[in-house]
Amino acid sequence: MAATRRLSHSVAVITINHPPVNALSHSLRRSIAKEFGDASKDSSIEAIVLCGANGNFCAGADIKEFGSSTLDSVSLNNINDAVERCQKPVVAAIEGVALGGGLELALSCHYRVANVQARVGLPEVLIGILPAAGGTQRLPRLIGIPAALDMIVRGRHVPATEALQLGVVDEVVKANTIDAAIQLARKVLGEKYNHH
Ligand SMILES: CC(C)(COP(=O)(O)OP(=O)(O)OC[C@H]1O[C@@H](n2cnc3c(N)ncnc32)[C@H](O)[C@@H]1OP(=O)(O)O)[C@@H](O)C(=O)NCCC(=O)NCCSC(=O)C[C@@H](O)CCCCCCCCCCCCC(=O)O
Repeated sequence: MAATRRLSHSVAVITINHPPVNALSHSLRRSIAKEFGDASKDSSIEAIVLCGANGNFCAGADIKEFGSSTLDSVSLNNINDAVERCQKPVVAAIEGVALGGGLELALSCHYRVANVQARVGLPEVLIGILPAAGGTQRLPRLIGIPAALDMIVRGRHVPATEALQLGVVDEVVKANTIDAAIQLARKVLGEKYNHH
């Protein structure tokens, strides 16, 4: 399990990979933190796309590690804060599911592109906990308190088209989600340069 990084022109594509659903285990979080930190510092990289392998963005915290001592070291909150604060545009490319901590990671990105088949949600309530990596702050800021509360208290999986209407994601595509995220990042970069 690891996060890997490739370059598409000046956009770094960081792929989260922990089969089958890219649950955020301790070693995956450590790997994401390293790849993201390196990409943030690399002056040849202008923007970053985060995506998932195995047909999914990420199903959230690794439930199988709950109760172990690894939960706090390399915290998802720290990763999400670093993503949000990044000076380069960061775009999440969401395929399959972005659930729980997976959606919280995507919410920390500056933009989200989803495949039309994707689903997003904060299902923590269904396992008796609350979203604990910024989702209860970032989701209401993005879509307003009533819609965010509805997602948080029901824990339902929201289809991509509804997520677009709600404002959880910025764009929905039928195919080539990662390419679309790269294009969005490059468009944002173009706008940035045109304003200077
Ligand atoms: C993802 C799914 C929609 C996929 O469904 P599908 O039907 O395709 O497949 P399966 O359900 O058969 O799953 C396949 C396979 O994957 C395993 N799996 C799925 N999700 C996870 C996961 N999150 N972690 C680990 N493993 C997972 C599943 O078990 C199967 O494995 P198997 O070996 O049987 O093949 C569907 O699976 C689904 O809906 N999954 C649940 C998604 C979910 O609930 N996500 C939220 C997780 S909680 C979370 O993300 C919290 C965040 O807010 C982050 C917070 C960070 C701080 C953490 C501190 C929390 C402390 C709480 C501790 C309390 C307990 C304690 O320690 O006392």
